[in-house]
Amino acid sequence: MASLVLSAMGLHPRQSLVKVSNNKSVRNKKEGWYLRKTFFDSKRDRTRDHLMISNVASHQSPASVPERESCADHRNHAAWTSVKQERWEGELVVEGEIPSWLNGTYLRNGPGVWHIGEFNFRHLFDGYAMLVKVHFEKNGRLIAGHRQIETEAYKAAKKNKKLCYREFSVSPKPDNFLAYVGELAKLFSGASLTDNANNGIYKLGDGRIICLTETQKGSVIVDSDTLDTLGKFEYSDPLGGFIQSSHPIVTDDEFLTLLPDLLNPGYLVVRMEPGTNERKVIGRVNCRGGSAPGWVHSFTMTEHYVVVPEMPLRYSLQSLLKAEPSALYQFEWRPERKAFLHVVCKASGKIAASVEVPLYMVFHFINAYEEKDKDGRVTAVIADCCEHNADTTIIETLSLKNLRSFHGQDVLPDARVGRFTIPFDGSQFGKLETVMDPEEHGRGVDMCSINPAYLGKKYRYAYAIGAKRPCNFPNSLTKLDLVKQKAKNWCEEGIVPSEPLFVARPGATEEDDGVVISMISEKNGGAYVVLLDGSTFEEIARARFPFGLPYGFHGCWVPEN
Ligand SMILES: CC1=C(/C=C/C(C)=C/C=C/C(C)=C/C=C/C=C(C)/C=C/C=O)C(C)(C)CCC1
Ligand SMILES: [Fe+2]
Repeated sequence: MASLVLSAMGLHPRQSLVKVSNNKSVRNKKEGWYLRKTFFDSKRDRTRDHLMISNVASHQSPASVPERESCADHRNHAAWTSVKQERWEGELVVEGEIPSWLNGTYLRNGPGVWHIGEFNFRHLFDGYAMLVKVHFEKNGRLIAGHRQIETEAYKAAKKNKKLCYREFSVSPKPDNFLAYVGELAKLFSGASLTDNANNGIYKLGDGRIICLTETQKGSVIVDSDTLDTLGKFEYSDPLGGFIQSSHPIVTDDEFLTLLPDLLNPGYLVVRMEPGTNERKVIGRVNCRGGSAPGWVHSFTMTEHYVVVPEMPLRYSLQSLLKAEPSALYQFEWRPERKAFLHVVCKASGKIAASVEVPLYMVFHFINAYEEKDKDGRVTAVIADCCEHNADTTIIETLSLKNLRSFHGQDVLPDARVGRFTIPFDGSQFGKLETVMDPEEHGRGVDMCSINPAYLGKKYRYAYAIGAKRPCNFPNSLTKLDLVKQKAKNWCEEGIVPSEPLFVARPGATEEDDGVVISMISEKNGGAYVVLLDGSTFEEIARARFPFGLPYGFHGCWVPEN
């Protein structure tokens, strides 16, 4: 009987449910039951709790959860360990105080599962997408959850117990020559590419929540409350192509993105209005550096211009066609083809400037703005980014083998806050400078956010992950003061924090008046959400999940109403 009741509630009979009333318990939103919540008093307690977490309630029967093997090894950091179950929802106990104005849902996207049965993925970027939500209720309660995104790639892997689509670093192995020819045909049509939307997450102007990866078919609409996968975001335009930037620039009024053109090397700058699925071309940039476009994981814009990066790390058609990835997976480093930045006018689509710049290696641009003379004429565009010293080593540093084998060595390659200056006087060259001494943020910097009200405008603050050395991955949160060229850092032993997301206080007049939200994975297998004050950068609250959560990439804020 008891097991029937539990099944009806979507819980597996083996999962422990207790109706308790002490303050060490967490209420199950659905049924008024309580999930036993262990509070960590000491390191020993934490380890013990970690070993118990298979009892955490999930709405999914364990039978339908993909097998967990070595990835779920307790010796691995939670950040690089597949999540324990496909979905979960519950209330979190808050330590500290959540500001009463913080009312809405924080969503985070990122890899959740890095294996199919015995088969292990190779790279951080491969993992099947998982959403994490933390809903901040008006009354100060936190309802949290996580859930795998039901993409074609994930569902096919679960059903067939093998890799069925081409992920970032791994491709399905054709069984025979005929299958190989079939695979090639599918590659040319884009059919073999994954739709594993594990990277960006945005609230569109019309309220839809979209998750994205670099493949256009990897654009997926989800429900911010249930975390249900609602379906593919089907672009209704005839623009075609397979690839897109993982990071469109999304505001209440528009969705701007770049579509690399692999056949006729260049980029389309496209814009989509809220309420539509139709991208319209604003302009096109032809590559100046040869036969393949540079990788555009992200880009940036000012109030009037889109900044199109042409990195020396270029898509490799050869690698895309091969089943075995090359050293840089689907990319190749081509310094002899140089590096460029192009500036496209949003209104006319015309190229306002196109300059050669020093070599650079950037995943994430931070922001950009226009420099004007006394008559209000634009003299230059300034574009800031997290720059990896023109070195691609970071890509291999992010392989799972490297991330999972940290023994105190200082192996995270140095990164800096890079500032490009693109002059509007017809010069051929732009500048790339370091904004602050990289020691300020431990020579690690990436996964940045700003106050969205300052998008495209002169700004002062950015939030990012930074490094406390020695480390093999950024292990601190950093607030960058780009004017004073100083950073404030927040760190705790053994943590891996995801992108710090800045949420402005409604009605704020100061740029840093708000909170910073980040999900933290711990080396002992735990996870918690942390809130820092945007101004002092001190912790104001945290709430622990009842089990570990893997590292995630990007977040977004969905205000209530
Ligand atoms: C999925 C396929 C592809 C590409 C996917 C890519 C390029 C995903 C990239 C994700 C990135 C760049 C995440 C960045 C994280 C950076 C971190 C954590 C930096 C830390 C630094 O310290 C294609 C190759 C396009 C095609 C096949 C399918
Ligand atoms: Fe990203």
